[in-house]
Amino acid sequence: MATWVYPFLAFAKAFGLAICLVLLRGLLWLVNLLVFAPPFDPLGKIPGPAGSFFESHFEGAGNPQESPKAYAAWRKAHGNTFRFQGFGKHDYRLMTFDFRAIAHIFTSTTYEKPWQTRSYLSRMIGNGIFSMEGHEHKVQRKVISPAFSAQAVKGVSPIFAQKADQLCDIWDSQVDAASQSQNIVVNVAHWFSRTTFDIIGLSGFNYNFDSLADESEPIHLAFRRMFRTLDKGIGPRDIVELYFPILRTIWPSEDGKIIKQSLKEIEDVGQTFISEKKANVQVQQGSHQKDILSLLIKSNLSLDSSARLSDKDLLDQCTTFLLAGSDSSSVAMSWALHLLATHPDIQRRLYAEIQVSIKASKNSEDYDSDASDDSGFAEDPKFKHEASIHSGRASFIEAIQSMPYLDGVVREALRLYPPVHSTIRVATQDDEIPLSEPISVSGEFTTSVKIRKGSFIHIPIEGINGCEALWGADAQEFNPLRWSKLPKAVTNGFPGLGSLMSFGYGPHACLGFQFTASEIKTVLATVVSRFEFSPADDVKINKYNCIITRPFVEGCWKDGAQLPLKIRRRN
Ligand code: HEM
Repeated sequence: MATWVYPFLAFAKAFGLAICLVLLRGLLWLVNLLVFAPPFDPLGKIPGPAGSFFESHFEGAGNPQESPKAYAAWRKAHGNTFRFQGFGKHDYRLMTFDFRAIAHIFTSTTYEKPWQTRSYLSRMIGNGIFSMEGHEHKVQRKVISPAFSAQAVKGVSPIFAQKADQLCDIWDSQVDAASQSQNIVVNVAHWFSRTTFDIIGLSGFNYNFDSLADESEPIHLAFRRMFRTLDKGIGPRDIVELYFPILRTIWPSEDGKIIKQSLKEIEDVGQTFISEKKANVQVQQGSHQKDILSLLIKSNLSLDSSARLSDKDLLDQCTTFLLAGSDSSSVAMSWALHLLATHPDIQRRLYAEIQVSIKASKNSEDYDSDASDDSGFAEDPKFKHEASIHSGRASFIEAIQSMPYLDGVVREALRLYPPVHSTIRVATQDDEIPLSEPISVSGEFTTSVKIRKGSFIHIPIEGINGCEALWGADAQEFNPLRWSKLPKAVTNGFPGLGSLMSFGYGPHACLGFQFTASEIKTVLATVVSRFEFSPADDVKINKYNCIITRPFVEGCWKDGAQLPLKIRRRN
């Protein structure tokens, strides 16, 4: 053999050996995962639904069309805390409806959002606070929180009403155009998506996208294109990409290209906002500005320079607010209107409450005619939308926040149709979770569950919101009056914001809670004051969950999220 061949042979041998070692390591990992580790998993000992070796219970745990039935069956058979199978018997996961356990999981530093969830989210909305854990999360939360205070929300609330009025004017003109009929059908999911996008544009960045008026508004279209890719659900390719993110660069999928391009368009506009706001805040000219980004920049500048967020961090927060903030609110409004349309008696009662409030506000206008809007937005030339609100309207907007029946309607809608169906945490070390109700482990009762590092825990947000043991036998019914006297089981240490699981709990609980509550109330009160809503003929609405639980028309899956409702102008 020629001598020059030897180095090649040696290289081929070394390469072959390296491949064998990698394969062997993979094989050992797999055998350990499937055979050796499961018997030592303490979750294997606690009761839960039966399943074959590779059977998965994800469908029952995460599909909102299936989960109410599955949760009821699992709780009946195993109690409030049980295990279920993720990808198979080797992947036991914990699900709990036990308040003590939930409070522990949400507040202990042992539990984090799994890196898989954070990586999946950050691909869509950047590395904002949603994807952060530990010290970085704490720092970001400290800087962001002042921008969501009650006072900050009050400052931006006139915008909610302006955009709701604009939406109603558009529907009004559509009713006028359809001269033959008093009823028209509108896809409220489509219109609320535009409304909340414009609201977050103005309240978040003092910028009017005006996607309500301009259906071709490029940033809203980029945002919709990106979220449309989500409707396809998480497929095998998404899972492979999570573990091998390099694939996204060397062999990007069509959806991957859409997401990347859309995010770039959104980030470009976000970067412009940051540069403008920073310049404003730094020269003190913009110190009166009340948009979230200006408050965030002010809060950031008030910190020691070593503790401040970088411009890239600020940009990631912009995409987070724009995408996460507007989408969840619009979905919540759509579900609330779906419930009102399917419960005409409740809609009538809500309308009556609104009428009383409007009358009272009109009376106040008589002696309050000089009152003006003090939101601070009118003074900025870039604020393109009409900002002034007449005094009667201003006092109505204020009254909206304290209407008890409206409050019950909104809470009840968020209870029955929480936009976030469930959330997952992973144990970063071995732990023992305390329970308020004992469970049987190997025939003995215990008041805690042992959990090993790496185990996943599912918090069934929708399940807890609709649990009969907490809310009573009518838990699945839409009953706004229940909020005037909550059952003891709910008032006793419920681990959620506003006695709901819908906004999470603990250090990761929703920062936009007050913002979105005020926004949903204002938009609902406005549209119900001007239109009557009823279900569209021959349409069945289904739920689909991928990050957010959206409405779909049965049989029209390909058309994306839709909620068609009949609207009729009120006299
Ligand atoms: C109906 C509307 C909304 C719902 C149902 C909702 C729900 C939630 C939930 C469940 C979480 C916690 C997730 C977890 O722990 O796994 C969360 C976090 C968060 N939400 Fe909301 N949200 C809504 C609206 C908003 C709005 C309008 C904003 C901002 C404009 C916002 C900003 C945030 C932020 C920044 C976090 C992350 C907090 C952290 O990790 O520290 N949300 N939201």
